[in-house]
Amino acid sequence: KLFTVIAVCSLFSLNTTAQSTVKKEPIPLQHGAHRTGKRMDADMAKWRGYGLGQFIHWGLYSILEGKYKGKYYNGAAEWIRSWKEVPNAEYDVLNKQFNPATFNATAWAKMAKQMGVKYLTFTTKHHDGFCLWPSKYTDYTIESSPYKKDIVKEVVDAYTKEGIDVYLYFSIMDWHHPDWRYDLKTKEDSIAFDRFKLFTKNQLTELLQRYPQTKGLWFDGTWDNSWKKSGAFTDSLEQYLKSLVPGLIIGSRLRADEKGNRHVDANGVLMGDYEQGWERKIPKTYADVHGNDWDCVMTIPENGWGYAEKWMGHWKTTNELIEMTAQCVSLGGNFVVNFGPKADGSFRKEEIANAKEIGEWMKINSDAIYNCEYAGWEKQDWGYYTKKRGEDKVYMIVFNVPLSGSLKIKPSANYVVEKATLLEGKQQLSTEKLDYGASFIQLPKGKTFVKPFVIVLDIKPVKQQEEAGPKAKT
Ligand SMILES: C[C@@H]1O/C(=N\OC(=O)Nc2ccccc2)[C@@H](O)[C@H](O)[C@@H]1O
Repeated sequence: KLFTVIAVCSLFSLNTTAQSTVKKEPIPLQHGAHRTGKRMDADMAKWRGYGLGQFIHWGLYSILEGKYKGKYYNGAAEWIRSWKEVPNAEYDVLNKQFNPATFNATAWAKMAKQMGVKYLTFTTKHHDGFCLWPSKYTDYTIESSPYKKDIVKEVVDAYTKEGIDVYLYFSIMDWHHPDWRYDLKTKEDSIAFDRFKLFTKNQLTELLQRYPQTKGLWFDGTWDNSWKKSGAFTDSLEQYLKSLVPGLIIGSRLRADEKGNRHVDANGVLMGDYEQGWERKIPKTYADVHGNDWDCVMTIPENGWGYAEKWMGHWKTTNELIEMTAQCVSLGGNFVVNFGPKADGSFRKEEIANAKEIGEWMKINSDAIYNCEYAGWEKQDWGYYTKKRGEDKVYMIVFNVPLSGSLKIKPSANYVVEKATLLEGKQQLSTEKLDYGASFIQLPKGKTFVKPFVIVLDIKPVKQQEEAGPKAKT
C-alpha cells in the first residue's frame, strides 16, 4: 500500500515538473483580448500621466441619503433601491422629486481644478436606470424630473472648460428597464436581452454623439451571467464604440470573452485599455499589476459612493488620501477619489475640506505625481518613489521621517544620484554613501516636517558594470 502511495506521488511530482517546463498552448479565442501589453498611443499616454482623478456619483439615490423612514441602510447608499425596506415602486418615482435648482457645474469643476485632478468619471446612468441626460431611448431621464436640464452636458462642458478630461460612467445593469436580465435561461430571456443589448448600444452611441469631448467610458454592472454569456456582443460593442471615437479609452470591466471570463480572458490577457478591478484596493507590489495600466477608484468612507447622511466606518483623512495617491503613482497607476454630492448638488463639508487640502499639497508637490511612473527602486520605510516619465528625475514622497533624520535610498544599479533637493524651497540636501550602492539623504537639522514632502533626486544613468567574467566557482 505504502509503495503504491510513493509511486503515485512520484508520478505526480514527475508530471508537475514536466508540466512546468512545457509552455502552455494559448486557448484559441474569437472574443478574447485583441492586444497584449499597454496601449502606446498619445491618448493612452495622457491617461497614464493623470496621477489624480475624481469620481462623482450623483442620482436619485442621493435623495434618500442612505436612509429610509428613519432606518439607516448599512450598504452602499447608491444601492438603496435593492434594500428590502425600500419598495421599488416608491424608489422609481423619485425622479419626480429630483430638482437640484442651485446645482452649479462650474463650481464643481473649479473645486476639482483646485484639487489638482486631471480627469473626472461621472455617473450618467447608475444601476437604477435613471439617466442624467435626456436620452431618447427611455422616458426615465432628467427630462421627467422638475430639473429637466441636461446635467451630463453641464458637467462635461464645465470640466472640459477647466482642462479636466471627462470619462462617462455607464452601468450596463439597469434595474428599471423591463428587458434587463440577470441570466439567460429561457428563449424569452434571450429575446428580451437582445432588445436590451440594442437599447444599450443606442444609449452609448447617444452619449458619445451628444458629448464629443468624452475621452472614455467607465463601465460597471457587468458581473451577471447575462453579460458573461454575451462575450461576442461585448467584443463587437467595444469595437463599434472605438470606431465612433478613435482613441476612446475603455477599461477592463466592459468585456467578457466567449467563455464568460471578465477583465482577463481565458489566456490571462487583459481585455481593455487598463485594469479596472482596483476598486477600493491598491496593489501591494508592482508584480500585482501584471504590466497593465490601471487606476484605483476609492471612497472617502469605507464604502458607499452616493451621498449618505451617515458615512460608514473610517473616513479617510487628507494625509491618507495623499499617501494613497503616492502609493498608486509609485506603482504606475492613477488614484481616483470619489465624491457623492447631495441631491441639491452641494458637497458635504468633509469632501470640500479633503479637496481643498489635497489641492494645497498638489500645488507644491504635483511634480512628483503628474506624468510619473514606477521607479523600480527598492522601497524604503520613509515612503514612495516616483520617476518622471522620460526624464532623469526620481521623486521621494516622504510620509515617515526616521528619528535619525537620515533617509536611506538604494538606487537601481543603472543609475547614480547626482543631487538631492527639497522640492519645496529647493534646499539641497547632503548625502552620505553607504555600501551596496546605498546612500543616506540627510534631512536639515532642526527642521520639523508636519506634512508629506518631496525630495527631488537628479539621477544619471550609468553603464551596467560589465560582468567580470564567469563568476569564480565558490
Ligand atoms: C464604483 C462602484 O462600482 C460598483 N461595483 O463595483 C464592482 O462591482 N467592483 C468589483 C467587482 C468585482 C471585482 C472587483 C471590483 C457599483 O456597484 C458601485 O455602486 C459603484 O458604482
